[in-house]
Amino acid sequence: MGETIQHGGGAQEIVLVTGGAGYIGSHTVVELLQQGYFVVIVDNLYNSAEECVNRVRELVGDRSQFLAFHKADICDTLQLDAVFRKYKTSAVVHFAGLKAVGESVAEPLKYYKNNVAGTLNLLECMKKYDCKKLVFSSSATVYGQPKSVPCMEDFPLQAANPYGRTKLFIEEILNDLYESDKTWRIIMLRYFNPVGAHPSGRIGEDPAGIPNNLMPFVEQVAVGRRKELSVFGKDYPTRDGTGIRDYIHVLDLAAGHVAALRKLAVTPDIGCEPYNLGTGRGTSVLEMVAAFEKASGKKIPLRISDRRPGDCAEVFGSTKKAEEELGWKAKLSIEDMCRDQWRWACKNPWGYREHYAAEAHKSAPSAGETEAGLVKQEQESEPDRSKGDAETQAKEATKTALQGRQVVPVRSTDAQKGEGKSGSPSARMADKRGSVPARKLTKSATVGRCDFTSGQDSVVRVQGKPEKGSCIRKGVEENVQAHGKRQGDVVSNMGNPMRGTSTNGHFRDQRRKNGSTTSGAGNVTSALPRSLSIGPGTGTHKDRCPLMSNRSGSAERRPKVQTAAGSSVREFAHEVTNDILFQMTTPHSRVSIPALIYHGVMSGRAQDVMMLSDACNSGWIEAVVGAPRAVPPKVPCRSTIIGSNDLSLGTRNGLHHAFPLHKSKSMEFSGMSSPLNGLHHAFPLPKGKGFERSVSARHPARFICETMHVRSHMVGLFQKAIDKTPAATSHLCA
Ligand SMILES: O=c1ccn([C@@H]2O[C@H](COP(=O)(O)OP(=O)(O)O[C@H]3O[C@H](CO)[C@H](O)[C@H](O)[C@H]3O)[C@@H](O)[C@H]2O)c(=O)[nH]1
Repeated sequence: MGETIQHGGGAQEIVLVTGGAGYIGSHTVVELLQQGYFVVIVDNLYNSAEECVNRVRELVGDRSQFLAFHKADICDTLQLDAVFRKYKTSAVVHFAGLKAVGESVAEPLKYYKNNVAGTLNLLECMKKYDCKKLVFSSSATVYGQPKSVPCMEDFPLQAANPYGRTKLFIEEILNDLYESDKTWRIIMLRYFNPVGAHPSGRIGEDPAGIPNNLMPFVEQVAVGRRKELSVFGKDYPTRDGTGIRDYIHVLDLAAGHVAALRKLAVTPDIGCEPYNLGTGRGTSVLEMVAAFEKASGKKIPLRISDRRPGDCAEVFGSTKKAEEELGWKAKLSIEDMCRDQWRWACKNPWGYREHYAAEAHKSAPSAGETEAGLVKQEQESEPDRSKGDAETQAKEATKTALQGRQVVPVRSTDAQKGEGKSGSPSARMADKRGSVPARKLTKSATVGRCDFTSGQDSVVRVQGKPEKGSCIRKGVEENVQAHGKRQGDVVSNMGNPMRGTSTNGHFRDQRRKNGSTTSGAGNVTSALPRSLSIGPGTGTHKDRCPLMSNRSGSAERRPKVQTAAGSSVREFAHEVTNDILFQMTTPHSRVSIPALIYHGVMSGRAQDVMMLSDACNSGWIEAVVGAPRAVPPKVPCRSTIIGSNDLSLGTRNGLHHAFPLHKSKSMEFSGMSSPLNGLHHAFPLPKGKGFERSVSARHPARFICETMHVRSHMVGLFQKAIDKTPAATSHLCA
């Protein structure tokens, strides 16, 4: 049972790392590999990216042969069991879990299920396979509001929120487990505030949505993604009035895990022991900001806000126990943390999404010119916030970071406009993973480029003239301000129609992966033209494809017309919509989703383009109309709904309450009907008009909707928007 890895004449110790593609996990994996362990990562990529694993491989060079990655969920017993069956695991480092405090308050069950139930699954597997050494990723959050500092491991424990309670409960469970079976060896590491990144700048923290923690937020202000930092309280009884925390470099944390594993290996009777991993020093918010400004050469605009509920004035830990018993001590300084975090930020201002965008655009023939222009524009428009070498360095670093991709972060001035109201729709729009503010182009923009599995490339290029002072983001924001929550203006991200094979709840992971995997695309993209121009004056698209304006009738009744490319109209429509949808549903979709939103919202024709799906993940619904739940129910809606995945009108986004689908005859819908998304209330999709029976074994309705209906429809909508509002094309952003 299990595979023993041989290396250098001896068996290598196999360590399973849950959540190894995450922030602390990935740094720990690098350290473990460098220290000679064989590492098996188990990660469901819910809040991480496979690209991170790729970069870990790259960082460890030859040692990457001792790394295995399994996309698996610790909540899935079968998946977990399969991994344990495959590898003779001697110890587990358990990071996997959800960690957003606010989200845990809103969705406690999700946290208890993922963190607590997931851990129970893991422990049962470990027990079954007789793997009884565990390093658990706990948190200083278990000290709650400590009565004094530094926090000692034997302080009374308490938790202020469900996230904290999951950590606390797991610690209790582990204690009980050990009491029941003294052959377990367990170390619980209570981290203080992890900061920094790998010195290479290749891996670092990539928080989804609005960062909860101080330094990721500071970092995003520095790269122009956010306007300013809100300092939560300046009236604490501390040296400068701001909160004090124990910031620790993520590399030191990683080293702490290796020290813990070594301790477990040599201490059979260690029991179940907690250790603080901190520096033992407290640093205030303002001190951290100052250190980051120094490291980055960037001025961080501040706004003093109220205290954040639940925050303490001062928390830092005693490191004595870890020093004495683990032989571990944090070595890196606040300066090191800020320097490394800034390097990561410069190289990856949009986190791992950069990789996918760059992948998609790297070989585009026109990209170089556009990109150069945009980078130049970026630099010219950057306000002179600071002076001297640091600024030059920062600009250079940003420039380097921008090379190889066509889509660049919105200028800080634009970002500021959008961020004036932190909770505003536009701010949320920019905050959500995968939805990135777009920017104006100069002459033409390549809307997107696809490297399909077939190996073919296709480019959709939209041409237009520049219009000063415009950008999609601004346009959307203004429109929302001017018109409020107009039903017809709902335009949202598509889910992932190209996948065709995945199941509920995996949209984000899939989207993030889709820069390289386009499952389901191959069958209809084999005849893709190498380049396709859509735009006013080109005429080619409409000429070739007359069904674009024909929205009635089923796909079968549409005339078969040969396109210039020699394929049937239907095929051609599929090709084109594949192209468009692909761009809309992959990480570099920021190019075309804003374009469509722009067309819809700015041209006043949004009623014709209502794309609903995956809204809670994408944030576009919120971005345009505000929180879905705020949408008044049963608003008459003439729009076409184009959805393509199971969450299209999901219970999570509440949209199935908002739109009386079954009563609106003019609506067309595509997507799976499932209890999860509430669509089964609305209409039985497989029997609905215009839906064909499946040719896809796995997702019948979806397949049909996407290939026969939505895609051709999309082409029509896209073309119509362009035809009717030629001026709008000038704003298509790249
Ligand atoms: O935008 C921000 C974010 C944070 N802060 C301040 O910065 C300090 C650090 O805040 P973080 O949110 O980065 O970290 P916390 O110490 O509040 O909490 C973190 O560390 C804890 C352990 O100490 C727990 O693990 C918790 O889950 C984790 O988020 C606090 O004074 C906070 O008020 C701001 O002023 N503005």
